[in-house]
Amino acid sequence: MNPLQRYAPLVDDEEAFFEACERPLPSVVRVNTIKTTVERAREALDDEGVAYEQTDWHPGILKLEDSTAGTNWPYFHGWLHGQEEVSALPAIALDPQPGERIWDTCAAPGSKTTQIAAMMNDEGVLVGNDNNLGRLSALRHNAERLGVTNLVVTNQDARNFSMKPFGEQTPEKPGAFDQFDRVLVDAPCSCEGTCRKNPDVLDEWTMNHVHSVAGVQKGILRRAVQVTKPGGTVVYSTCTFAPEENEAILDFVLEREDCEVVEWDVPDEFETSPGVTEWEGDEYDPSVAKARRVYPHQNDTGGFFTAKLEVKT
Ligand SMILES: C[S@@+](CC[C@H](N)C(=O)[O-])C[C@H]1O[C@@H](n2cnc3c(N)ncnc32)[C@H](O)[C@@H]1O
Repeated sequence: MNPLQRYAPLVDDEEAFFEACERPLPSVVRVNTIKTTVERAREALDDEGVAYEQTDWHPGILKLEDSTAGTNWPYFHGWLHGQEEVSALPAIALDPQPGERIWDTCAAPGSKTTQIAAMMNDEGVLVGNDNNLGRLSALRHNAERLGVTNLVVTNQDARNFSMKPFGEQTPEKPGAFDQFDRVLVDAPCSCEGTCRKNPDVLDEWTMNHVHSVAGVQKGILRRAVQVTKPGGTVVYSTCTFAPEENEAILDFVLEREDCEVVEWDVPDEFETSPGVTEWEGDEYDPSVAKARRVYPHQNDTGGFFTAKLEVKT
């Protein structure tokens, strides 16, 4: 059975949902504002004869008419980065500021890390972590190509992330710190929402995998909350529709850590649905409705889930 059938009761238009999941994904690039401006990048694409359309919700995200994201000189110069449109949402929810200390728990290959660095104006400390050493080299390569200089790369299991490398703040070590201002958990998941790019995910899908990856997601999100300062922000995102990996993870962490789910400003032009509060006999904390779900037919993107949490103590 197609695992996406599970989600038919959650979507407003079943036919449009399944039809969109079958279509290939548009090719999209994000303008890297560390190296250029949106205007200059657009001019460069015009000069190269690359046809594109600006998305109506984000000036720096351009839809290309064919799939040549990596074959033009603005891309080679690091002015552009190929990034799925919907995957720009977590950094927008995180709202990183220049000068802050930010941890990207599951960073490789770095689409969101480099977007966060650009939003920080490449100022402050951005820790990009991943437990997969091979994928970290892709993160380093992307950071270098895009001109990111405020990135520290770590290779830890985020569930047990140690703050020891950053030290304890003393008058002699003013740059040391033991908490972050903001943390992104772009969690490993069953990736159902990427089926337009990689239809194999649906053939490989098993309920066992959903349950096992949910255990990892819970551990990473708990650690993220623990190392964020009071009043700080944690964003949790996945590219899956499964409530077991989305709202259920929030519900689990809300019961165990001092934090709450908060609203965030999704651009009006970008259609989203609220988080679900009931699924297959389970009920979740009502505040998980503040999370945003994205189904492929809503904006012609992949599927996605993004929630913003505020840490209390
Ligand atoms: C969805 S991908 C991240 C994509 C990345 N944020 C981006 O935008 O390019 C999830 C990542 O989590 C990493 N991962 C899986 N388990 C982890 C763990 N326990 N600790 C840290 N990273 C983990 C995987 O290696 C993978 O790179």
